[in-house]
Order: sequence, then structure tokens, then C-alpha cells
Amino acid sequence: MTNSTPAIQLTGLTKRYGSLTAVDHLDLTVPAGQILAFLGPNGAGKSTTTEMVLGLVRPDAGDVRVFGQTPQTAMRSGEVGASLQNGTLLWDTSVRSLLSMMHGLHEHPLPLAEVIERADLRDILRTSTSKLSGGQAQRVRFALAIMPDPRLLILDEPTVGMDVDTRRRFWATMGDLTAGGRTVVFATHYLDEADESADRIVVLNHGRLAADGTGREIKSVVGGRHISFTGPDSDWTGLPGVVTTSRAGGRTTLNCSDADLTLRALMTGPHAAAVTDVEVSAPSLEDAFLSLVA
Ligand SMILES: Nc1ncnc2c1ncn2[C@@H]1O[C@H](COP(=O)(O)OP(=O)(O)OP(=O)(O)O)[C@@H](O)[C@H]1O
Repeated sequence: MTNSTPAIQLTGLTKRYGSLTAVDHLDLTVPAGQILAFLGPNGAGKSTTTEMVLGLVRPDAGDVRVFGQTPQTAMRSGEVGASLQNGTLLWDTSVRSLLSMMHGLHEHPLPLAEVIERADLRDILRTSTSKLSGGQAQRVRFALAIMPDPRLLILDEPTVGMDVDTRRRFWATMGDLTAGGRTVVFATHYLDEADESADRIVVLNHGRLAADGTGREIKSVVGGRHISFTGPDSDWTGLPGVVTTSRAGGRTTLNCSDADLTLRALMTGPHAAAVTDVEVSAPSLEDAFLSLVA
């Protein structure tokens, strides 16, 4: 294995459940050190893909390499840590006992105190695993994922159930953890956290790649910016750079291919004096996501 060996390489990866193709000839290379977010609507194939990367689900066709090895070999060597959606925690034991027990199973684990600190577990060490809230259980799963000191972290919807403050602290911790060059792949439905925390966003739809790029690149698929303003109900389609127009509550919104050109024409045109409260906005990742998976 060399430094340029990808953390994950998927080639023609396919998984079928009966007549349903959950993952459909997926090709994807994740370089070491990258933070990648998987987005996609319910049933897009995100969990199935991560389960195949972890060697938990056998592909029907195609290949998975993790640091150039089979998923099973990579898992055994402690190079991969995972936190799965609804992953079962050993029932009815204290969080501290669970952590201690699991800590003993790894070859080169992070110090237990560091795991507790990073996963923010100090206040719930005595709590029974059967009494954890959804967000607390997610923090324990995260602790178990980072415990082996893995080079690759796979997190399936890691912040589900966390309150806003806990989510913020979680991503701050992830920033520290990845500063050392770890690779992180996480699936999420929170578009804002994908946009803020990932170097790269991969959108899956029907098991296929619908988009792959930075948040900025993905937003560009929905085209240019919007200009909205209060003004007369005229026909604005003749302005240069306008693609579509809409009007609601006395405000007009122009969807533009070249907002600079449109804005200049708007502010120098015959209605300029009647146009007020002008706003220019970029499309959000949510706009892009909705147009990609429509
Ligand atoms: N064990 C299984 N048996 C049959 N169908 C399955 C199984 N696991 C997943 N599927 C189906 O495969 C498709 C992909 O599911 P998957 O869980 O990978 O999607 P997802 O993108 O993770 O969705 P979500 O956002 O809801 O978690 C879905 O249609 C799902 O019903």
C-alpha cells in the first residue's frame, strides 16, 4: 500500500434485493484524508453502500477495496471505525463498562480518557445503555467508532437525535479528529452539515450517482442566482439574463443565468425608480438537492 492508495475504491458496485436494485453499478474513489458526505433521499442506497464498504453486506457485482484491501481485512486490522444507524449497543450495562470491555478488544486503541472526552460522555458514564436517549446513544456509537484509532471513519447519520448544541460540538470534535489526516465518510439528511463539514458531497439517487463535487459545485447545478425585489407587476422576462420569473406577496423573483447583467438592466431600466428592497441570493444546497433527486 502506498500513500496514494485510496481509502475507498468502489468499482461497479451493485446490490439487489429481489427486483429492487439498491446500489446500481456505483464507481467511487475516496482519497485518503477526504471528508465525504453521502446525501440522498430515503432508500437511495446510502446505508447499503456503507454496509458493503464495511463488509457487512455482500455485493452482487463489483468490487470494494478499503486501503487496497478487502473490507474484512481492513476491518480486522483496526483501520476502520464505524457507527451505524440504529447499531445495537450491548444492552443493560453501564456506558463505562461497555467502553472498557470494547477497549480491551482493540490492538492500538485511543486512550479511554480521550475517547470519553471526544465523544462527550463524561456525564453519562454511569448510565445504563438501556436508558440512553437517542442522541446519547449516538455519542456512545461514535465513541466505539473512534476507539480503534481508525484511519477511516464511516458514520451513518451520526447526528440523528442530537440537539443543536450537541451537533455543533460533535462537528468541532470531528474537525480535531480529521486534522490528523483521517478519512471520514458520513451519510446525512442534514444538508447544512454536509455543506459545512464535508470536502466533497456525493448525492445518490436510486442507487446511482446523481452528483459528485464540492457543495459549491453541486449548488451550481441549479443554475444562477435569484434576484427578488418589491416593484410593479410587469413582464420581466425581457430583461437580459432572466430565465424564469415568479411573483408572490408583492415581490417578484427573477431566476437568472447572469445575475450581474440582469441587475444592471433592472436598475437602469424604465421601472428602476419603482424597484425597492432588492435581494440577490445564491441557490442553497437544498435547492440543488431537490432538483437532482426530483
Ligand atoms: N435487507 C434488505 N432487504 C430488502 N430490501 C432492502 C434491505 N436493505 C435495504 N433495502 C432496500 O434497499 C433500498 C436502499 O436502502 P438503503 O437503506 O441503502 O437507503 P438509504 O439511502 O440509506 O435510506 P435512508 O435515508 O432511509 O436511510 C431501499 O429501497 C430499501 O428498502
